[in-house]
Amino acid sequence: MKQIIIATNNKGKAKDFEALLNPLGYEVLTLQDIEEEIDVEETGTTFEENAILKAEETAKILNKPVISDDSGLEIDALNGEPGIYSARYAGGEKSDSANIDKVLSKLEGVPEEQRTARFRCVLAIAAPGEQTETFSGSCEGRILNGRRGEHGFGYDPIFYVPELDKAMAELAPEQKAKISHRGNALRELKAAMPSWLS
Ligand SMILES: O=c1[nH]c(=O)c2ncn([C@@H]3O[C@H](COP(=O)(O)OP(=O)(O)OP(=O)(O)O)[C@@H](O)[C@H]3O)c2[nH]1
Ligand SMILES: [Mg+2]
Repeated sequence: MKQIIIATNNKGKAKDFEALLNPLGYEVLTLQDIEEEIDVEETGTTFEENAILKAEETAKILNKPVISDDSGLEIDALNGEPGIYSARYAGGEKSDSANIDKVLSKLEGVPEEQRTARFRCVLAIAAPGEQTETFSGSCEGRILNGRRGEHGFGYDPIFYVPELDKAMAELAPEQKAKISHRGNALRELKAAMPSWLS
């Protein structure tokens, strides 16, 4: 099986990428599978900048081609928060549960029609000696009043997908792959760089 390195330490993202890439015949390796500890500082101000930072630094250290993912949730009623700060929205150690609690409490009393939101994902491909390329995808939805479902990670239990009438965390990985920001970004990548994912 061909291997592909995803420059992430997030196990939830790794599962999403497996659902997307295993059917194409790729085994997914992440930074968790590599001996060296790589944790690139995300000093950018946009998803693009952070994705490029993570991909280029990791490709340089490993001297291999990699794909990175910078992603997050934008909530309209919170002026686009948590955005690029999604992973650590509640501060301190990364905690999906504390992040969800913070969103729910900030949106208390906000009616359904004003709870619109989207996930965004930017993928960067970097390889030694090659120009880095980026691809983006999004997924529109609404923030629920409470948690639903057991799949996924991050904010998936409070993200409602109207066209499926389900929370993202109620979708099996293969279903999420079909409609997610990550899936949409990967399909862009595949269309533009077919030799990378054939
Ligand atoms: O419910 C969710 N479903 C998703 O599909 C999803 N994609 C992103 N997110 C949120 O956005 C942060 C990314 O931040 P991020 O790109 O910096 O990644 P990260 O720090 O978790 O790992 P790494 O890839 O940087 O190592 C994540 O932690 C999550 O909070 C998601 N939440
Ligand atoms: Mg990160």
